Amino acid sequence: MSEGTLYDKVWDQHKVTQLPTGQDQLFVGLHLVHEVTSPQAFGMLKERDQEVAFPERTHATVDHIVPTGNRDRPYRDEAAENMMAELEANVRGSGIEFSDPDSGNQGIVHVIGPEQGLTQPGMTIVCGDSHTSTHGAFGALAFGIGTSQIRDVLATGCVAMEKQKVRKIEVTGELGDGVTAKDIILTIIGKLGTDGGVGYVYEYAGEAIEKLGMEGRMSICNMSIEGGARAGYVNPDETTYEWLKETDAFEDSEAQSASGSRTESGDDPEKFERLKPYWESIATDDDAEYDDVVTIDGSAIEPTVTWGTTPGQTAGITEPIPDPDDLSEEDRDTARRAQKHMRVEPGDTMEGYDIDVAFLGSCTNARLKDLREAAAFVEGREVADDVRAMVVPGSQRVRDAAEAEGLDEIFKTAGFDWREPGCSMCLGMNDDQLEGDEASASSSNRNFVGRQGSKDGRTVLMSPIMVAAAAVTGKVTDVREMEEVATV
Ligand SMILES: CC(C)[C@H](C(=O)O)[C@@H](O)C(=O)O
Ligand code: SF4
Repeated sequence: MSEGTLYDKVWDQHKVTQLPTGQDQLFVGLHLVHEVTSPQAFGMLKERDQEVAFPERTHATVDHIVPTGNRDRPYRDEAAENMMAELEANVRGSGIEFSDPDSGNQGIVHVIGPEQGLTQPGMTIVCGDSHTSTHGAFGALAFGIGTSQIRDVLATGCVAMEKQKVRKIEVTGELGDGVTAKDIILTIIGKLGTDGGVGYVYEYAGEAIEKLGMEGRMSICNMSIEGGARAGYVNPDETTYEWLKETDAFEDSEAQSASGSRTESGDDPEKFERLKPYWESIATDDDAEYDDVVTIDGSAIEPTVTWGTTPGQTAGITEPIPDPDDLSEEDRDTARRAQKHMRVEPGDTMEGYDIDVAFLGSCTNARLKDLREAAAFVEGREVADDVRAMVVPGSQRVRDAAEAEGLDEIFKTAGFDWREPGCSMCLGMNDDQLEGDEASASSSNRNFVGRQGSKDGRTVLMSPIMVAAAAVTGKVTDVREMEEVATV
């Protein structure tokens, strides 16, 4: 086995050959598919009379267009119904497993892969979606691909790619109260910029990262692409293995192992123990060399929010919004435009910024832990008058687990709308949209102009507990100033 970074090792192990273009051809371990980016690729396959090469390595879900309210078919929105019907037609009879809304497993593609144990360390994972970087939290090499690459993967199980450089981002120290993984990644992108990672994959390391659970690591890897890096990962460790043990892929392993038998379904009882040495072997070696190393003091990170219209325009909650004149020439104009759109002034802080909508959802922050933390804050409090607050769980499994704990009741009692899983107001491809110039406190990952469905809408990105605090006060709020902040 080759030495070096996880990236080098996983790349080398999946490399089939070098192509005449100079790119490498990589074998793909898992191909995730959703309704928005797959139809054209399936169409190209059909035109050539080709079949899906590895249906057992392919998994589909519906997330972007799916309504989060009434899901009776046909969907009220004709475009949504058509996309759903097309996905169904494409996967039906192909052998591709489909986590559809009747399966109990439907959800945002980057939530369902990990929770079903499809996402594993040392794998190559692709999806026609930029936030595929999320799966790197497990020590997988995971990246978003475009339509022609989706076609290639469907037809051959391989993808052509150029190798990237590796930047280690070391987050040292311990996080303060009320500071979460989301604040770490917003801080990283704020420091390195939205283009800072172009040409790199990010390896997140250091004490603050190691101490995070898998949910936090996923939130961080999820936003790698917002920092310009095609992929991001965390080396697998005991936290990773503990999570995996609980998933469908391995949950019976130990029990089966004890009885020493194979199940009727053909599951291998020793699968977990058999795979673990491989997972351990692909972690970055101590003496590995990086193309770049950046160190960030985790103990200095505050609850962090965006003040502008890119995920790189961020400030700690007590930090002043920058004066565009003080920024580099490159950033000046975008900052000016962003401040005009957001109606913020240099020198002010974001604390106290009025919001109309609180959105707790998306593949960045709609997992059980996110909902638990927000619910713990919301319990006994009420959503402010005039604030439209909604929780959109990341998947049906997250929804069910949250309901089993009574989190839905806590949210509903406080005045939140409790909805069905999907991308929802993260990008407003369904009915969940900002109206007019509404401002939202959002746990999602993009604050581009128009992102949440209205061209004048204003999005402030923040952590789930900060969304909960904003929902309650009707303003961007320093969660540390409120009593009883519980992180679970
Ligand atoms: C629809 C899809 C192509 C897109 C992406 O690639 O990220 C979406 O998920 C997003 O977050 O903007
Ligand atoms: S939740 Fe948002 S970021 Fe994630 S896949 Fe859906 S639209 Fe993209």
